[in-house]
Amino acid sequence: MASYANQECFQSNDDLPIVLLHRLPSFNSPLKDILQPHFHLLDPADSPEPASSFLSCHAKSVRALICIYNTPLSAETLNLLPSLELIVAASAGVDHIDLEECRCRGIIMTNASTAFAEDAADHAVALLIDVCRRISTADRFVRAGLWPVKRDCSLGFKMGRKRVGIVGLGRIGFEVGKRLEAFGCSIAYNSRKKKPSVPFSYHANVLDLAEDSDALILCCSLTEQTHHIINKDVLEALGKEGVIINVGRGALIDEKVLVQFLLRGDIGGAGLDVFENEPDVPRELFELDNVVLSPHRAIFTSESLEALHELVFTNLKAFFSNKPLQSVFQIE
Ligand SMILES: O=CC(=O)O
Repeated sequence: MASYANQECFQSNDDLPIVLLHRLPSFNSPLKDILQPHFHLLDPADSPEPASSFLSCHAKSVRALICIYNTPLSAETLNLLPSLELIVAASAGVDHIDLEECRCRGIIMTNASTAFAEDAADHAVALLIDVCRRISTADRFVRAGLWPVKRDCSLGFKMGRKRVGIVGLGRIGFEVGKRLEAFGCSIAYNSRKKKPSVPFSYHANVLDLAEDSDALILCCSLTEQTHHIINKDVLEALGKEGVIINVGRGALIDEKVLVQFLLRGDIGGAGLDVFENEPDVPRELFELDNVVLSPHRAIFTSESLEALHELVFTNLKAFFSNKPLQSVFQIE
């Protein structure tokens, strides 16, 4: 259990470092209660003023901002905050933040993949096992009372010893690789650069990786370069028995193309936690037993949220005490 005891000698709310919360009104987070004793939190979502006048009014005093989950943070909003030096992203992915603007302004960013990596990796592996062994299908079969009547439900296939290709070998991808090695899978990966001290084999492009894999697991960030990185050619290369798992972002896959491949049986199955137009999920997928769906929750466990809160707190404390930050996200 994290301790947030206030060891500082701040005397009143006026002495506390000012931190701006950037959230949609619908995203409430217990973080607010945790941080309140230690920081002077400004929350435009709670103010009756329009956000832009609220931000203009506090513009000069805001050096740090917490971006809650995937609340979009545009260059326009950043321009209202000329003193901003630090963005603490309470998420692993940062595709909702204008990184180019942050890079130009030299704004430092931290993200939450250290807090989320293990749980996101567990979820990716769980989706793979479920697609291969049809666990959700079997669950539906039992609940529908079909066992005494039909006896058999659809046959799955073995997951152990398969060739798994990981797209994006950051913290989450690496945890996925470690777990699947224990199942006897052979692991290869694609990422921007070959990683020097990693025991998995490297493929410089996703097409080659797909050709050499029985399953692809997407763990990379969504950027201009990775948008629709999984397209018709990659799915063809993965082949009729191939399985695709996505715990990254929906738009890594050309979703319309994937749906066509699944409907025609041109790919073996899919385990999807993320979608192009969340919360809308293509309805055609609902009928398919070789598809397992979850509502963008790979990262969420009570432990990972606790780790996130601790990480956000530690980063803000470090920033205002001029100490090294944890989990700095390198903007390239
Ligand atoms: O998808 C969740 C995250 O990026 O934290």
